[in-house]
Amino acid sequence: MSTPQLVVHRDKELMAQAAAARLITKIVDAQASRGSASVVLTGGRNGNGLLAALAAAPARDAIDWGRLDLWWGDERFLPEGDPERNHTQAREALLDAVPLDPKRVHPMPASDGPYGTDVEAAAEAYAAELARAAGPENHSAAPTFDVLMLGVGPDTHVASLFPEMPAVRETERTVVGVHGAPKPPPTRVSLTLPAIRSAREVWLLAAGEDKAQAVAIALSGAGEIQAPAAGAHGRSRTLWLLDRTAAAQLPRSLYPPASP
Ligand SMILES: O=C1O[C@H](COP(=O)(O)O)[C@@H](O)[C@H](O)[C@H]1O
Repeated sequence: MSTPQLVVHRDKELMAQAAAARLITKIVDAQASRGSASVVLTGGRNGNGLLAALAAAPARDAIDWGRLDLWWGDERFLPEGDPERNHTQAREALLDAVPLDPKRVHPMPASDGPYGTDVEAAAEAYAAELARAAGPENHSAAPTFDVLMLGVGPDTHVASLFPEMPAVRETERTVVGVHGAPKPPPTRVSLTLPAIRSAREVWLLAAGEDKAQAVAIALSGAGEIQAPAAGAHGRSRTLWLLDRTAAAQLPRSLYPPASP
């Protein structure tokens, strides 16, 4: 398990731009060394802010978009094209503007898709898609994603793993259906903590005053059932990308030395 590293930026705009630059470099490096890259996207304000910053970055053309696999950490279980779906928001922020290979884009199923409103079947289907992509050499039910991004909710939720709910307690499956989420919509599909931990790097994004308490709790030794963000780790790196307001309640001992 990698120890969390923290980077604090002046504000959310700079955080989004710096994270986008960091992601471009990661993808380009992974494509250079392994031929392709795989990234797990997050929904929410900070995740979409990063995608919009990436769309505006001239260096985005350094990415070979046709050799990039995109997955999602969670999805709001709504009809295809619903403006609240994380997939729809990612398309608007970036995906529709770049030449991705559609076969390498892996949105989670919609509630009017092949599984209808059966969220458990939708979760099982996504788990099967992950397992196929993992291949036998991975010895895992999920691929070793290069970067997996997670927005941190004000209640410390990541993906659709909310405090104390059954999904955050899952230890076997890689994907689960979520019922009764405290944040609308109540029905969701989510990667589990074991799937999240199969990534090489996990990046947690939090900007804004409303995230300050969650960041402080998750980084101060809370358990993952009470604070799901505390259980999100990458195999080789766990990176918290924050802005000053989100870092404001961190104990001084955790605050990185060279921060503004
Ligand atoms: O509903 C969700 O919320 C979280 C956090 O969103 P934010 O707007 O508070 O940053 C997000 O990471 C997750 O993907 C999404 O489904």
